[in-house]
Amino acid sequence: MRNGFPELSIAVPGTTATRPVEVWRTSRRVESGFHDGLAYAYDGRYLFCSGRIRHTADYAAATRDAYVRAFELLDRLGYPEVARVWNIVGGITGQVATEGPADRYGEFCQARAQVFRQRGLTVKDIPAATGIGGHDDHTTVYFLATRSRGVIRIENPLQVPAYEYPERYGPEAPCFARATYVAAETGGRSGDLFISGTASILGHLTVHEGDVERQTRTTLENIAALVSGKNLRSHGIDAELTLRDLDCVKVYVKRPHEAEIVRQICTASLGSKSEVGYVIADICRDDLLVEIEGFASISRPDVETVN
Ligand SMILES: C=C(O[C@@H]1C=C(C(=O)O)C=C[C@H]1O)C(=O)O
Repeated sequence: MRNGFPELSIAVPGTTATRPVEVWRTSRRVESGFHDGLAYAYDGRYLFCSGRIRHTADYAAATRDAYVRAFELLDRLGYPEVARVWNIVGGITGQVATEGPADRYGEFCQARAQVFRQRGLTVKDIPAATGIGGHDDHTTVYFLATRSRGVIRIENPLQVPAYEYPERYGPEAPCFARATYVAAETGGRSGDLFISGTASILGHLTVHEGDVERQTRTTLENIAALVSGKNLRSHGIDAELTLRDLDCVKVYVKRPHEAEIVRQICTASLGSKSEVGYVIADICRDDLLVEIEGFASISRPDVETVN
């Protein structure tokens, strides 16, 4: 906590010498504190919360425990809807020496799914998320929950919902939505769109193995389809976005020497005013070389005026 704001360092280095920093700002009054090992801050609309899970012998139990504590905090402070979660899992694709899932990510997915199930969350309640590799030996989780009752989960027409991935990717499918929309409190037609970490996956298959350029293009096409008017409208959101409308974009590149080509492709597709950060991280599947997430603020007049 620094000056009343939770601060968290994450083992995901930048692609340049400058250390990337992610800041969630609000113009409202912020209250903050600690709860059972979690640091939090809230502003009446969103609650930010973060915690760390050590990679102890019983990692699954430690993960479940962290998620359970987080849900207790949401209940206590009255922010029932988890809109967006980031899970930075140290050594994400590393093998683990336990029974059950073969890798750390598989173990993580299983523990997360168990807590979601216990809490009675269905696929209509799960958050947008990122599950990415960290260069250290713990899992860092941070998330945004909201009081808004107008949260809509969005899926991608080009991808199988992650929660329906076949078992070959792990005994328990990853529980996240491809995006979430949080309607503004004013009851108007404006809101925030949180886009999950997206990769070069079509259906449930990784495509363009070994080819970072094509993986980057497919990832961007996936996001373009996700935020298209056709897809948003099919989820009850009357808006139409393109890649140029994205902001707070984070690009995770697996191999440092490929960061420049990924940057060139992204720069050509994203808006010139969009904030874009590039970091080095392992992706949840060994054959994925890049992953992209983002945010969009949707603001639309409540009533169209015709002059
Ligand atoms: C890249 C994918 O999944 C990644 C893993 C996630 C998770 O487990 O929370 C969420 C989004 C991505 O960071 C994918 O399945 O498409």
